[in-house]
Amino acid sequence: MSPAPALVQPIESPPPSSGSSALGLFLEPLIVITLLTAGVWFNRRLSQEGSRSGSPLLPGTPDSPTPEKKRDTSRYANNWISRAAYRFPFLLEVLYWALTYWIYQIARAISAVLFIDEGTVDTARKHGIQLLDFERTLGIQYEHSVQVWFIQRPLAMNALNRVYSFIHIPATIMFLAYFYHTQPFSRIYAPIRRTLALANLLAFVVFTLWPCMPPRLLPVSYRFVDSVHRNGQGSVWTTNKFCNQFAAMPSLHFGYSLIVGLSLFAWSPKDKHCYVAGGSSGLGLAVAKELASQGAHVSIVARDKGRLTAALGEIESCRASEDQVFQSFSHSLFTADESRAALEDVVAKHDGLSPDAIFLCAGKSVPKFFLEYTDEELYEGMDYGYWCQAWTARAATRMMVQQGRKGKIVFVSSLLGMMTIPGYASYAPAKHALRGLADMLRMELLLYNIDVHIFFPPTMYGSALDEEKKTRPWITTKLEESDDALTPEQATAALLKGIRRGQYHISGNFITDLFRASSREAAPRNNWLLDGVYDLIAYISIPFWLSGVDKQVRAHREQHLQYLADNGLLSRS
Ligand SMILES: NC(=O)C1=CN([C@@H]2O[C@H](COP(=O)(O)OP(=O)(O)OC[C@H]3O[C@@H](n4cnc5c(N)ncnc54)[C@H](OP(=O)(O)O)[C@@H]3O)[C@@H](O)[C@H]2O)C=CC1
Ligand SMILES: CCCCCCCCCCCCCCCC(=O)[C@@H](N)CO
Repeated sequence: MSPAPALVQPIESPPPSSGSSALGLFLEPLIVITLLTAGVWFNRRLSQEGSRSGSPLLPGTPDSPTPEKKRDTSRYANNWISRAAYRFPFLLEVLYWALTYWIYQIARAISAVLFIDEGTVDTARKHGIQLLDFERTLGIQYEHSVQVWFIQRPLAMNALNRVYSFIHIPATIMFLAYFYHTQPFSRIYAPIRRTLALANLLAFVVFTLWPCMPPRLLPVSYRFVDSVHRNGQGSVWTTNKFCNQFAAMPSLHFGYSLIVGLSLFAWSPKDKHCYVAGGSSGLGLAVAKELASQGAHVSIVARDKGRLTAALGEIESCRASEDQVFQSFSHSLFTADESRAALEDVVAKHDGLSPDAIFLCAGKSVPKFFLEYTDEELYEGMDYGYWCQAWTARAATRMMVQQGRKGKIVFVSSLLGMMTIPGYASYAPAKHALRGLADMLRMELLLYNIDVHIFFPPTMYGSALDEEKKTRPWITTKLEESDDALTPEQATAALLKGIRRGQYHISGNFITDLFRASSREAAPRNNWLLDGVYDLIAYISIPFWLSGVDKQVRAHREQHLQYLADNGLLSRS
């Protein structure tokens, strides 16, 4: 391409300075060290916490309530490193961050000193120009006009440049210290810091293999102005000779901001009031415990009082702070009146305010053949699979709308809400209906800012499954073998991850992903690329699976008719 003539005259400004001021040179590392020290102090272990956990040294992370097999660490009791690490656990995080960030910076510096010669500069320039051309082809080459806009508004530009240079590292440290303090370690904090570390690694690989010149260093004919460095707003991190200028793409300024921003805005149950309907067993109980360990106030409702009491004890053992309120109420959720009464009990201690999130886990299936069910049993399928969740969803929506409060409603359908196999005549239609309701509500409740999610778990281990096995037809068991079962805890992890990511249809494993992506109807995708891949795999593989299933069902005819005869179900014919 041929560079256009310069539109903007260089503005009169102080001569380009070579970098940051002498004050900055001293102030910036000081700020970083101060923040790190503050983070370590802020996250120190208070003495009574130590005695509560009972372990001599280096106990598990704060959110692992079950004291697992721990090694005896008492012989390190007088080792000063152990003592410091115990008193100030955030020191380990400082080390982790120093390792990822500074190893990255050092690797970058080494590459700057050792490998950057004329050849690299040429390559980097070539790549930079290629990228600009590519943007132009796509019609998204706005960088220059954005820069012109800012050059005409020096105040805004200087402010943003300072943010760019000074906020990146201090803000990341503050974010890490804050999240370490407030979020469960292994499920939220650790994955985030791992993501940051991986972003560093990825950036390193990309700029080593494909060095790219940032626009500001391109030849003048490209009209970009190096606005960061010309006015002395660079920071010590960006203006020394060890700074590899060709490591600008991919940008960690962007990557870190994105990761930090997404983490801050992701839904977190901490301090929220979560109502788990069906929270006394299986999935509901696992969800309730996980929410409790993440700092939520948890209310559970189910029918059986004995199981409720036992469940409340288990939830109690996951407590993360003393202010959390845990409560349980016995109600059956089959009717509108009962569901409303349950909700009123649940909110009583919370000033009558609607819960922040409602997890609808109540449900049950009794697998049998269509001909085998009594009329009542077929009717009940809808009560257990549909109404049990639908009535609570309506009571909650009414309350939220009347109070003008936002909230989340999470339905629990099943893999059998997206596909089905013989044996689920009472259950699969209800779980499909639930999906119809949720799909509709996702749209309608946009009117009130209420988020709707629906979970489609595969088979889950637990007492419910053991109970189903008692009536489950042989052919159903046979066909269900190709489904990998999850523990309720694994299913909970998948569900909460989906919610954090803002997914609407949430699935639990590969097979549920295939059916989710291929039966999406008008529901939003979770990931435009991956869902397409799942859809394609499903398009090819499901027909093969299906023809195998149909064959198995036909082959079962003889045995089945015998079964019907043996059970007196063929008496009329
Ligand atoms: N297990 C599996 O393989 C799968 C299950 N699912 C679905 O996941 C959800 C949870 O299943 P799972 O954890 O295995 O089941 P569980 O039987 O272990 O738990 C069900 C919970 O719902 C409660 N409940 C049931 N009926 C009512 C009612 N009428 N009123 C109030 N509470 C009720 C139960 O307590 P109580 O009986 O005391 O009332 C219990 O707390 C269900 O909706 C199920 O259909 C989806 C896919 C697979
Ligand atoms: C390439 C495609 C391969 C497809 C394999 C699919 C196998 C599906 C079997 C159905 C499993 C049903 C799980 C839900 C169980 C359930 O909801 C009840 N147990 C709850 O009460």
